Amino acid sequence: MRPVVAVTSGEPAGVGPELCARLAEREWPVRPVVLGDLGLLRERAASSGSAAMFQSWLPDADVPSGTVEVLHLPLARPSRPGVLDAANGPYVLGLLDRAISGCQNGAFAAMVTAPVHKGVICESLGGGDALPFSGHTEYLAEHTGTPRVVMMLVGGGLRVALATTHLPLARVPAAITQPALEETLRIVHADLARHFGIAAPRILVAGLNPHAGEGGHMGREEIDVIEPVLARLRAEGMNLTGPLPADTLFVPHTLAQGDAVLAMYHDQGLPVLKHASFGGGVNVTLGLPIIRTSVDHGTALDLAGSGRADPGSLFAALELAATMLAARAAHAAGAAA
Ligand SMILES: NC(=O)C1=CN([C@@H]2O[C@H](COP(=O)(O)OP(=O)(O)OC[C@H]3O[C@@H](n4cnc5c(N)ncnc54)[C@H](O)[C@@H]3O)[C@@H](O)[C@H]2O)C=CC1
Ligand SMILES: NCC(=O)COP(=O)(O)O
Repeated sequence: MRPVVAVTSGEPAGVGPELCARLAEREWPVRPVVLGDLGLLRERAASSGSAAMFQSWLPDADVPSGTVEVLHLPLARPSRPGVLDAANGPYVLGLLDRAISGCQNGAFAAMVTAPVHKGVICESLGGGDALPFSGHTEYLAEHTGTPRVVMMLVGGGLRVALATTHLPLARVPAAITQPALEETLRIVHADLARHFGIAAPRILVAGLNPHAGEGGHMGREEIDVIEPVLARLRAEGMNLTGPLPADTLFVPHTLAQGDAVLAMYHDQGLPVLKHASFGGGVNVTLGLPIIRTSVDHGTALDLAGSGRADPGSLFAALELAATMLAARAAHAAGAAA
C-alpha cells in the first residue's frame, strides 16, 4: 500500500489547482490525494488543457491511471483565474487545517502544499497593516503546537535553511538571538539526519553582515551572537562552519564542504537557491511533527488558467515527501535496532 499524501491545492485563483490536475500525468511512489473543490479542479484542468480525470478519494478504491483522487472541500465563492477574492481565504486555510488533522490522525502520511496568496489571506482575516498570516511555515508551526520550525529550500544541488523567515528586514537582527539560533541549528542538524539520511550533517552558517562583520567593524552580530552559539554546538560534536561571508559562501568550492547552508534571512539565501533551481526546487518545513513539503514558487496569478505553469516544483515536492518518508522509516528502524 502506498502512503497517502495530502496535496493542498492552495489559492483557487492561482496556478495551484491546474498544477494539481497534472499529477495525473505520472505514477507516484506515494498516493497523492488533492484537497480542494472538485468543480474548480475540473474546470482548471479543462481550461489549461489537462486530460486529467478526477475521482473522489475513497481509501479502499482502485484508481485508474490518469486519475487524480480528490478530497472535496467546497469553495466559499466561485473563483476566476487570476482574480483574488478574500471570501475564499477561509477555504484556503480550511485545506491546510484538513491536511494537518489528517497527518495528525494517521489518514495522511505527509502533506504537500501548492501556493497560497499571503496578502489575500491577511485581507480575509481582517489584518489591516498587520500580518495575521505570514506563510504556511508559521501557520503549520502554530497549528501543530511547535514552538520553532525552520524553512529549508532544496534544489539545484543545494539545501538552504533560514534562521528567520517572513519578517520585515528591519526586524531580522533582533530576531537572531543566541537561543533562537541554537534551536534552529539543532533542528536543521536533527532533521538532516532524520529526514535526509545524513548521519553527521555539515552545516555552513552565513554571517549576517557584509563580510561576516569584518571583525566587528561592519556589525557585531557575528561576534556577539553567532560565534558563541557555533562554539557551544561544536563542543557537542556538531560539524558547523562559519560564520561565513554570505557573498562567497555560495561559491562551488565552499558549498562542496557542506550538506546544507544556514542563511540568516529570507533574501540572503533564497535568491541563490531559486536562481539555481526555480521550477524544480522544494520548500520543506523542518522541526514539525509531520512531513510537509511545498512548491518553491508563488500563486503566479499571471499564468493561472493558461496551462503554461510549470508543474516541476510540485512534482519535486511530492517526490521529496516520498523520499523523506522512506528516510524517516529507515532512521527509526536504525534507532530501534
Ligand atoms: N509556497 C507558497 O505558498 C508561496 C507563496 N508565495 C506567494 O505567492 C504570491 C505571489 O508571489 P510572487 O512573488 O509574485 O511570486 P510567484 O512565484 O507567484 O511569481 C513570480 C514569477 O514566477 C512565475 N512563476 C511562478 N510559478 C511558476 C510556475 N509554476 N511555472 C512558470 N512560471 C512560474 C510567475 O509567472 C512570475 O513571473 C505572494 O502572495 C507570495 O507570498 C510565494 C512563494 C511561495
Ligand atoms: N519564500 C517562501 C514562501 O513564501 C513560502 O513560504 P511558506 O508558505 O511555505 O511558509
